[in-house]
Amino acid sequence: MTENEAREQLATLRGELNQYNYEYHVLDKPSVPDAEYDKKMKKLKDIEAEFPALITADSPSQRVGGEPLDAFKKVAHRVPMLSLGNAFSEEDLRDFDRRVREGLATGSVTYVCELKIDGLAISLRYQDGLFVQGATRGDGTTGEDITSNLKTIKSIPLRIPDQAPIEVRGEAFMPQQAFVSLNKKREENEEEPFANPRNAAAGSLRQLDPKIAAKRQLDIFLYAVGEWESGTLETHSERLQYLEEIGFKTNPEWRKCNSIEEVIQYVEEWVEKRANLSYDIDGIVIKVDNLEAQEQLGFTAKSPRWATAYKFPAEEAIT
Ligand SMILES: NC(=O)c1cnc(N)c2cc(Br)sc12
Repeated sequence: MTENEAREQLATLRGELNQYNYEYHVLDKPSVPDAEYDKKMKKLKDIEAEFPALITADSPSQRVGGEPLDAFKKVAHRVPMLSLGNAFSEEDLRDFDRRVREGLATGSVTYVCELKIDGLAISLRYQDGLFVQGATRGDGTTGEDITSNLKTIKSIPLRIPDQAPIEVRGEAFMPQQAFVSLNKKREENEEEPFANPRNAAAGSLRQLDPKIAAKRQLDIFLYAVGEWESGTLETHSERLQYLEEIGFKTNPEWRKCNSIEEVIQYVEEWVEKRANLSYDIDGIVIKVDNLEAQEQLGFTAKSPRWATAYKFPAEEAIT
């Protein structure tokens, strides 16, 4: 095979394998059997072994990086990663709504409600369409560079169609089934089990060896945009739709609510339904949908005035 033939075949295989990966891990709708995926992945790795100079950053063979790191580099979040004020009751939600309407001097507000994923907040940066850096939230202004660990999460695209620099934010988490089998293995190896999926996800992403993170079946939901020069959308719900369009995994349960009554209905619905989810949630995030209104409301010292997190009562420990 000539170098040009190898270049062409690799480009085709990367496109096919990244598409199969998107269908399986983001859409949960695989279009080919695993054997087909494995056959093409082997072909890609064989050609890359013969022509290592043709390996690209978005090749699916590059998800599980090289050697373990000695330490994680620090990453400055140019747009701080926010923390949310909490609401614990219907009255708190009504107080939040009153404050928002007073702040906007308007009678009605459109909100977006989203499930609050019980995981680890992270930030992903893309330049020229390529995934170039992933970081933890840290203290909101400085996080840790965990790019090599995040690359192992197959629902994170290595390339997106948007060529402009964009930073997207979301929650990395461990599905309940993955948590149960991980703890079973840890007990068999006489290792300390993780207390809950959030700790297991955090512990996995804090591993210096990406080969360990790669085995932990982590997943992710993206739900916000940080730095974005070309952003021209007017609402948060349009941003969620855009993230989905460019290949990110977003949580499908979000809903626009045209009043606090509808927000309260959504919260009550998920108090019941949360038990049926395959991942842990610890509440509902409620945001003002219009981005200009968010700007107008601004922030307190700690968190946005245009969002709150309704926290579910802590679950009784099952003894
Ligand atoms: N959809 C969201 O905005 C969302 C979901 N899950 C979470 N754990 C968090 C945390 C913040 Br801060 S926002 C958010």
